[in-house]
Amino acid sequence: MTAQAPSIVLGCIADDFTGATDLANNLVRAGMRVVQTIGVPQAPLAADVDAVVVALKSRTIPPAEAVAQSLDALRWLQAQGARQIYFKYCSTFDSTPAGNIGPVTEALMDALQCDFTIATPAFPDNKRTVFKGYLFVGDVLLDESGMQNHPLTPMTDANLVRVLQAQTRRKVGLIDHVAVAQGAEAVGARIAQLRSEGVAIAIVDAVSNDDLLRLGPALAAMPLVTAGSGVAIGLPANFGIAPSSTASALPAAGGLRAVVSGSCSLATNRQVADFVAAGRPALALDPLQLAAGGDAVGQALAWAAPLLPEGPVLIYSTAEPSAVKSVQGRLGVEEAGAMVERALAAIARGLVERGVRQLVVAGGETSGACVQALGIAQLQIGGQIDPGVPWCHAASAAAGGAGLHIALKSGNFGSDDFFSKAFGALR
Ligand SMILES: Nc1ncnc2c1ncn2[C@@H]1O[C@H](COP(=O)(O)OP(=O)(O)O)[C@@H](O)[C@H]1O
Ligand SMILES: O=C(O)[C@@H](O)C(=O)COP(=O)(O)O
Repeated sequence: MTAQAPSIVLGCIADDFTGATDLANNLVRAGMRVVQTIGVPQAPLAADVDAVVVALKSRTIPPAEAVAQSLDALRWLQAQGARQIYFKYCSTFDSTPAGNIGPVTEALMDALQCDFTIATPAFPDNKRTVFKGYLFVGDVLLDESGMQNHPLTPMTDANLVRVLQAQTRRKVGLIDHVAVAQGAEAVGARIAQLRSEGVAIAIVDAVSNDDLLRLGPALAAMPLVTAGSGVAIGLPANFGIAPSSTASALPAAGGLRAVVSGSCSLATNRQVADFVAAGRPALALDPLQLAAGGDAVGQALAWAAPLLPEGPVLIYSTAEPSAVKSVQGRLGVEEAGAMVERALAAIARGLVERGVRQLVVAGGETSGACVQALGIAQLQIGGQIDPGVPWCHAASAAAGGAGLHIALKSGNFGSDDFFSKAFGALR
């Protein structure tokens, strides 16, 4: 008798690495056994799990490349038996005017021959709510939340129907809170009505986890779901899976501790300020100095080496919007971003080569660059530090193939004391 290859029920494609761990965290908390891969694996899945999250770094690349990578991920997930596909993007709907949420959604719909899907970044646990199609971050609209100043994806319109319609040829509509509050049957009726009007993608209102749990059953037969991580809490039940805490155990932690931060989001700025105010060792990287040449990476590692045995150190390029704008004006938006990412990735690698085995990385693009530089292929998902941010465990080429604990913190997630408290959560 031949052993049956493991088969998954849910196949997920995430457009950045922090977003991927955020989604995996919600699925694990809802009871699924989950593996996160970095990029599309070359080989079939070996682990016996319910879901795989394929982490891409496709949020800000040209749309055609994002589509090609997402379709590649889709084919691999289908080959592993995935019965439903989940395209995960940011809870603040981060995208450029050209995409990539619209183009990737369209391409996945075409490939899956799917004529209707939903789109909602709602994540109430992190105060992202959608009402009448408008996205709120906490108590304010998206375009007043600080996201209007994002270095790569400034979000200047909170009306998600409008934002998505500008990125897709398919007609975009709205499943509003009146339908969602009544439950799956009313959502189903609303979908039928929208379909008859030629709508192919519907933004969905959700202001609480109860809304998302009510929405879940209405999505059971949808080949493709597109969303932030919030919708994930309502899907495992469709496959007969119930919440459990056993899916999140990680090996014991050891080694030196460090934080690398390239996020310029409001929450990260507060977290850096909090770490510095607590008198902990922190080193700021100056992008203009990086651009001028010299060995800023070597200098940062030399600064960190004697401090690491005492406790966590922080190396950051995190800056206020005015400083970021001024750097971008001098270097160009993409050039500045890529240069800082390269430097922080080299620093992360150097830290791990020097014995760091507990590493926090802040920022989605930054995490992508760091995880790639660390030679990590796959992440095991552990317990949650704050909503959307779990500790993970991974074998790293930079650690000579040994395991390390790593947390990929989304820019706007986490409490102000996150950089200190994260390490306490591992003990
Ligand atoms: N001081 C800075 N000036 C200009 N760009 C910066 C600076 N610091 C970081 N960046 C770039 O800004 C981008 C931040 O994106 P990301 O890492 O995804 O953070 P977030 O998760 O907050 O969106 C990265 O490309 C990073 O290299
Ligand atoms: O959904 C979210 O907000 C996060 O999972 C996410 O994708 C954040 O991206 P970054 O802010 O770029 O870290």
